[in-house]
Amino acid sequence: MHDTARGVAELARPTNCVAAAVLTGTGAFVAGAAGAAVPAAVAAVVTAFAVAAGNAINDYFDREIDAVNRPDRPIPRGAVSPRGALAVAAAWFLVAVAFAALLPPLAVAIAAVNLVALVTYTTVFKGTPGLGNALVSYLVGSTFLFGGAAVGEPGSVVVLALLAGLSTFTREVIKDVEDVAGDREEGLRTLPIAVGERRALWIGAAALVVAVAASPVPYFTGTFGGAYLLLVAVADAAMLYACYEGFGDPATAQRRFKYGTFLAAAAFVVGRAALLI
Ligand SMILES: CC(C)=CCC/C(C)=C/CC/C(C)=C/CC/C(C)=C/COC[C@H](O)COP(=O)(O)O
Ligand SMILES: CC(C)=CCC/C(C)=C/CC/C(C)=C/CC/C(C)=C/COP(=O)(O)OP(=O)(O)O
Ligand SMILES: [Mg+2]
Repeated sequence: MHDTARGVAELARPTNCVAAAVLTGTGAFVAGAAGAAVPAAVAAVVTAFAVAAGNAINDYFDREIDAVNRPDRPIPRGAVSPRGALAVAAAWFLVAVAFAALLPPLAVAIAAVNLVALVTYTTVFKGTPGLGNALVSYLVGSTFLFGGAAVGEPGSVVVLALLAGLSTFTREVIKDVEDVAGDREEGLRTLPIAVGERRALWIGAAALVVAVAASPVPYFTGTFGGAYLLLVAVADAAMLYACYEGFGDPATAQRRFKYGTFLAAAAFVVGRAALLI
């Protein structure tokens, strides 16, 4: 029983849920007006349960690949049955839908698109070179728009959505290079399998260079204070170095890249707070 409970928690990938919810909250915080705390909290809850459901359904459909790439995942190791994972995913989706219904129309629309994307990602998009990466990148970027839409001001966080989406694309490519063995065995045509690992990594690097070059924009548009530039410069350097590492050690690189994105998210919060103090 203990491993089942642990397995269900692992299916959600709680770090992703919290990180994505923080991004939604950041989007609301940056875009927010007075009294935005309640819709921001509701949107963060929607995001957390949507990501949990998306992760669980991804593991359900990935169970054969994960038996090769990640045998320690809950389903391949036997901690949660495939049907159990599907049931948990459905329950988490229902919670996300129930809370999303409390939000303004544009936020509901974003949630509806994202929930459909999460259900179809693994079976429809993941095996198409670059398309699955682009969809996950959109989903991550959309958390800022979702938070902004929850408080009625999505326009002010479009740049943040683009920065998050572009850098996520880079990390997704590095993760696909790491997973080439299992994905090839499963007949998946991911970007590295379709165009070669090095060319895929260069495509990912190009996306990151655009994101890094654009990362000072929120300062120049007056969205963030000066402290943002210092913090985002460190985050940019961390992501650029992790991208370089991806050419030699994608497994380490993709983990380090994730910490760089967390630092960037922190730069958004500090940058906005610095302006408001
Ligand atoms: C250049 C610049 C300033 C970029 C902004 C970077 C930024 C704030 C990126 C956001 C990335 C982030 C913290 C996403 C939340 C976590 C999440 C849901 C990521 C997507 O997960 C998909 C991934 O394939 C899951 O794999 P794993 O992490 O190994 O479980
Ligand atoms: C704002 C709302 C309503 C939702 C946001 C939803 C978000 C932010 C989703 C983030 C991306 C995500 C968690 C997608 C779910 C599918 C998933 C885990 C993709 C990555 O899986 P794989 O490509 O199989 O890689 P792994 O090896 O990590 O499983
Ligand atoms: Mg997977």
